[in-house]
Amino acid sequence: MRAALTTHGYFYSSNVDCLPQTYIENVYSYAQQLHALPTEQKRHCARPKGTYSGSDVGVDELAYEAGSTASVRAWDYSRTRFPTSGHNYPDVTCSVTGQGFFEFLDDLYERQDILGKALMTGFAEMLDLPPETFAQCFEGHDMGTIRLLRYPPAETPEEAARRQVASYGISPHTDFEAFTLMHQSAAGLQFLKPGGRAWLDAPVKKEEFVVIVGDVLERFTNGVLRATPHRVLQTEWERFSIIRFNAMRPETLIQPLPEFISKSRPARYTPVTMQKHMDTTLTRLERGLGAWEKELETPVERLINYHYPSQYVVQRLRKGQDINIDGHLEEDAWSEVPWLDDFLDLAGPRFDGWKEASRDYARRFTGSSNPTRVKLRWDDAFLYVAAELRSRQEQASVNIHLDRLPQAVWGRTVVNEALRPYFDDDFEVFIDESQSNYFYVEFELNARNASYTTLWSQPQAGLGSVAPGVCCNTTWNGGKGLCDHGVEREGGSWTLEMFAESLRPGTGMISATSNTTEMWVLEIRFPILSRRSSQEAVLLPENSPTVELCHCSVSAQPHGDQHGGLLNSPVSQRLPHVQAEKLHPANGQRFWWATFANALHAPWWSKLTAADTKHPELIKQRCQEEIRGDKQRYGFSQFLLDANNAAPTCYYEAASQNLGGHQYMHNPDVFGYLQFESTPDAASCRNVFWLSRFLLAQLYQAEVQYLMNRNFGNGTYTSNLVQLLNPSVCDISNACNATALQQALDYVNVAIHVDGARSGKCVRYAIPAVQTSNWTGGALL
Ligand SMILES: O=C(O)CCC(=O)C(=O)O
Ligand SMILES: [Fe+2]
Repeated sequence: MRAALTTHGYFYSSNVDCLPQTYIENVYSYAQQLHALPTEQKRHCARPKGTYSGSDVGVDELAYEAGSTASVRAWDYSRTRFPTSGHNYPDVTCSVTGQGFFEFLDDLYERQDILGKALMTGFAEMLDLPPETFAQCFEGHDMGTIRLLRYPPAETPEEAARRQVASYGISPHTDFEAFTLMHQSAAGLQFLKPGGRAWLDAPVKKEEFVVIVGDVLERFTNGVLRATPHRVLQTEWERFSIIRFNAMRPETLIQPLPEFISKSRPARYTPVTMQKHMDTTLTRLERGLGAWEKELETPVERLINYHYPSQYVVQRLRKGQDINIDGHLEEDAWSEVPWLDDFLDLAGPRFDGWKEASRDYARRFTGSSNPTRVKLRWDDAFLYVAAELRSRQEQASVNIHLDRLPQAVWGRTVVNEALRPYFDDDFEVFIDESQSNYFYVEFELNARNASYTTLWSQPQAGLGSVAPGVCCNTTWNGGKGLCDHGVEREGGSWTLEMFAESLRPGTGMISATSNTTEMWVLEIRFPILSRRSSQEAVLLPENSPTVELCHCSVSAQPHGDQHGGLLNSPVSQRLPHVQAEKLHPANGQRFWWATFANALHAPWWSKLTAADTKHPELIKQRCQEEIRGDKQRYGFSQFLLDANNAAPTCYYEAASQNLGGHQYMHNPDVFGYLQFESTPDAASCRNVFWLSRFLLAQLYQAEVQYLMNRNFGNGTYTSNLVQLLNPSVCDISNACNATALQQALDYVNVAIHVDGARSGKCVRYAIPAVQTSNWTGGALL
């Protein structure tokens, strides 16, 4: 329970004898009877005096999140909270059991009590408290409530489309009581896991009950357990749920227990009775203030909770465990580890001129509507990656491994001739082991095992494309950016060892299988650090030609065939101080930056011909048609028409990273974290460097913007932070968020040293781990 609650915020209770499946079905059929009553009758039972609420009687569910609306309709039953009197309850007997309203719900209440009490004891034991701690305030007339909920279906296609983007079944909130038992007839319920940002779907389980923590347990444990934020989406389909809030008796004092108070962790909540806690929370709600006020969240916590990227704990394979790279994820090694599934639609926030550049917006086409899921394991030799991808219509036209790219390929926009797997729907992996923005590996695979790997010396676009200590002395690049376009032409000068000639073909390193037209599964094992001898021609020569960091004016020389593990980049393609060995998880390296993506394209994209590509305006038109069609079908389109691109792209990318300015994969600064662990179920720990990483990335963006803006720097950088915080300089379309930056600056000391004008000089951009120069000048804030 503890592991489930701290990692996921919920767990499922199964084998609950007192609430068997047939019984649950009875509850649903009685709920249906109640909800099917004529409006007139429901109006008679409406709140405040009755037990019914819903928009059909003009008593909407309270807005848990200020400003939101909810479509849920509820029959509520509580022995203490709203004792029903007179005739304000429905006089309906259950057609299966013959019981009336009170009789039926009392029976359900008693049965739920059995599970509830067991859990109260369980919670106490889990927290090393005397088993009776919670259960003793539960017996008798507690403040618990049963809710039989109905979420009406969408009546029209327009309504269905609208529901994809707007409003809720029930808006985000935490429950006020100790813990909640939930059962749902259909999907729609979602949770935020502790510290998480992505809403995760609660699977529908016929015989099991979801258990989540509420405010009261959070208060008792002084915040050690956190109430689980949850919400219900406004689904197209009709949905019923059976909810039971488990609470204490009204007079019970809810206060942090001494076991959870220490000098370093003083009591964070004032004592309050159960009754008072309910009253205050409800009053707040009635005033439209929203209940989901996270009292505990300090500004820095809020900042971290909102912007921290996805993170996955990669567990080492246990002794004797093996993974067969065959595209079937049947091994224990896979089933025993969780999925990484909080993906964001990178294209999304660019719609409508960034008006909705929020994570919620970026998530509207991920999650249950379009799941992308990844799992990872590691051992001394390999990083294992498994993924399940969905696409509307999976496309795979390319079927070769692409290395040693003929130089000419890069000059072309010809899609099908270029044979790049990423013109198909593909899975993409980006790993920056040195966590520096430089020399990161990219790997791509389509559903026909066509693959592509390359090592990028700089981010291909945007952020970090100026290396620390090395200045990019190009011209201004037509205002497009600084050295903004990297070195893809180098692809092939280095590839992963698994693609070395001597190891081919098919050495069980990758396998992609598609089992339906909509889903494909893949498995990859990446060598981490190759130890093969030089005779085998895969150990990388130490004297390979130096590659200039600035590729804007100097064209890079291909190195010839070089192959290696993720850490075997040639010495010339590493930061000077980075030692490959030290970055190996087996040698104690705990974090790497990484992101994974499911990249989807319009179905015709990979079939474009050379002739087509001579007419970007036609491609653009087709893409616009695609977007229009989607908008009619779904109310919005996930495809991005990137008008800035010479050949317009028509793609969608769900990626496991934070949002960045370019909404593109090539921004290591927004990559998520891989956390390597050797013990099973190790806790996920946030990386302490993240805040400075986040802040410096934003400052960098702001500096570039400042420099290029005629009304601001007009060719010069600034060491004045106030100038960088100007919203015209630090704006969302440029991955800069002035509010977040301002908040971060309250917690991190920053000095900016500027050499002066841009030409030949640089603004230095570094994170602590890779800072290579001394800072001088600038104001220390
Ligand atoms: O319907 C559901 O699954 C959730 C309902 C809920 O969160 C509530 O009533 O507090
Ligand atoms: Fe709830």
